[in-house]
Amino acid sequence: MNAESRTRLNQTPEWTALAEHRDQLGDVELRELFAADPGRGTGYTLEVGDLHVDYSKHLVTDETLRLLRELAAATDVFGLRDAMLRGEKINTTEDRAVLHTALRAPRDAVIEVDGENVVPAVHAVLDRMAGFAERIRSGEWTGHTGRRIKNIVNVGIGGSDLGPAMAYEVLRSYTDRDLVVRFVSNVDGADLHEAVRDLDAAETLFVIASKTFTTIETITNATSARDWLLTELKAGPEAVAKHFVALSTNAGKVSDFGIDTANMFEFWDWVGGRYSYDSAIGLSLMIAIGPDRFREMLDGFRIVDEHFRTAPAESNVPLLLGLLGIWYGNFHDAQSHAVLPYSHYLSKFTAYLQQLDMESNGKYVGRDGQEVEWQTGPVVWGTPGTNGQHAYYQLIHQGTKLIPADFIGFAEPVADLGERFRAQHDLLMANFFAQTQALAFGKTPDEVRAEGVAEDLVPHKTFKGNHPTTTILAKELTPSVLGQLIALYEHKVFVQGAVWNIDSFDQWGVELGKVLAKRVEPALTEGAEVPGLDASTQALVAKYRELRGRK
Ligand SMILES: O=P(O)(O)OC[C@H]1O[C@H](O)[C@H](O)[C@@H](O)[C@@H]1O
Repeated sequence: MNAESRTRLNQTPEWTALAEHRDQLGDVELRELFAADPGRGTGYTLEVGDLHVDYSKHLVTDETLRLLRELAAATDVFGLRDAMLRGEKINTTEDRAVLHTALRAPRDAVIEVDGENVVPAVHAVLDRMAGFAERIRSGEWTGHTGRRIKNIVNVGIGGSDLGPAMAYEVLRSYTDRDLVVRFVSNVDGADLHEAVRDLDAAETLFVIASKTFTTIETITNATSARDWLLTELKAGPEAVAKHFVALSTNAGKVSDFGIDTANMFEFWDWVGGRYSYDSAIGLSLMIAIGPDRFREMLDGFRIVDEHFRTAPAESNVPLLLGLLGIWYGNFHDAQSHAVLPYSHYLSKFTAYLQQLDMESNGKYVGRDGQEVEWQTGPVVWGTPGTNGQHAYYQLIHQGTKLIPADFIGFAEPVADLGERFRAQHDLLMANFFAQTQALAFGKTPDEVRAEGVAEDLVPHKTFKGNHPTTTILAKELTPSVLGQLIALYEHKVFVQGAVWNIDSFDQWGVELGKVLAKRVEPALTEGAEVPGLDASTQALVAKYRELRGRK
């Protein structure tokens, strides 16, 4: 079934069967499901790589899962997966292949785009990155004045920032602690200012990360960074070569900017920005953790890629997670999905997933060009769980919204924590297990009464439970495990986009704001007339100019 000829999703028998099944299940309770099946706690689990995935606390039965898999079969999820992995141009609105999986393919793999094997180029760039990273790490690469590089400032936004910034935090304990690594993304000059204010320009390398090399925020920050560097060093443009490298698909623009293309690390248009941190976009990360750790991370990605490619539907974890999201979003009206890691190192993990998921699947037009009549991507949100417990978990436990959540935790604290701090890990994980238990099973009014609670307080202290969660548990947060987690979410997002029949790899929805910002800017600076500016924005612009003392 291709995108054009496909029956509207919500008119397929598989969709209707799921809707009927949802009605039959009614408000089935997790307590009942566990009582009916004593093996559920161990039976509803899957393993992929180092990840143990427990989906027992979901509002599903074997029949639900069967019907969801039927929907996946009817929408040919695996057919689209195979087309993606073969290098077909499944990003139809941009006429591009979607091959982030080639970024972690083994050297001897053959993956062709337009008849050309892309794998040798992938490894050539990885090798160049490794050589460069080693030269920085060893001190062999020096700045314009001959000093060793001690500071790395990555300048990029969106996919050219969130991935490396997230992974740098996740793998902090694997980083060279003598290097200062910072990430600048916001066009607000404060971001760059705070990043460089205590740095010595002579020891600073700017990594300018931009797939297109036209993104206004990044080019503006890169230009300011260059000005700062040359002023600080009291040097001319010849100093740029030792202090600026570029990560991009666009050699022409890189050289227009004044960066020698010898200092450019390349990637390709078949890598989406939000799928790119395991490409050249990961250079800052590679400098921080070293090439060997970076390759371990790629190995982790590959484990899950292989699993997604080969595991049957019944045990295919990305498929399962994608389908569970569809179950809640399309058949229970859930609007959001929380990702709650129980690891300080995963503090930027959900922010990264926001782009991965929401920019991929936040779409109301299907691949057939028609408006969809079903819910697509959820609002993805969350922060490390323990902090959330003292902030917004109240709403998850006792609010009026259904919020399916992923809980991610690790059996071991990271190795270099030291005995004193490691001792806190069991308490962290006790919270991790307690929360999914409380969310699933709650506390009945009778249980509250049995504690001697006054009758008028019983409703307030009751927990209805039935809040679905997935638990993802791994032994340790290693580079490989990070790769596995990211690939898992990448493919989950893919599965959902395939079922919803949307192009998960374009992002037209970000364009309008960019165009309008360009048009509005002269109104702010020069008071220029903007033709067709609406009355509200016009008044706001006038207010802005007044507050800035501009006539
Ligand atoms: O890497 P760049 O070309 O600078 O793009 C940076 C980001 O900007 C765009 O607005 C897109 O929405 C993102 O997908 C992209 O990651």
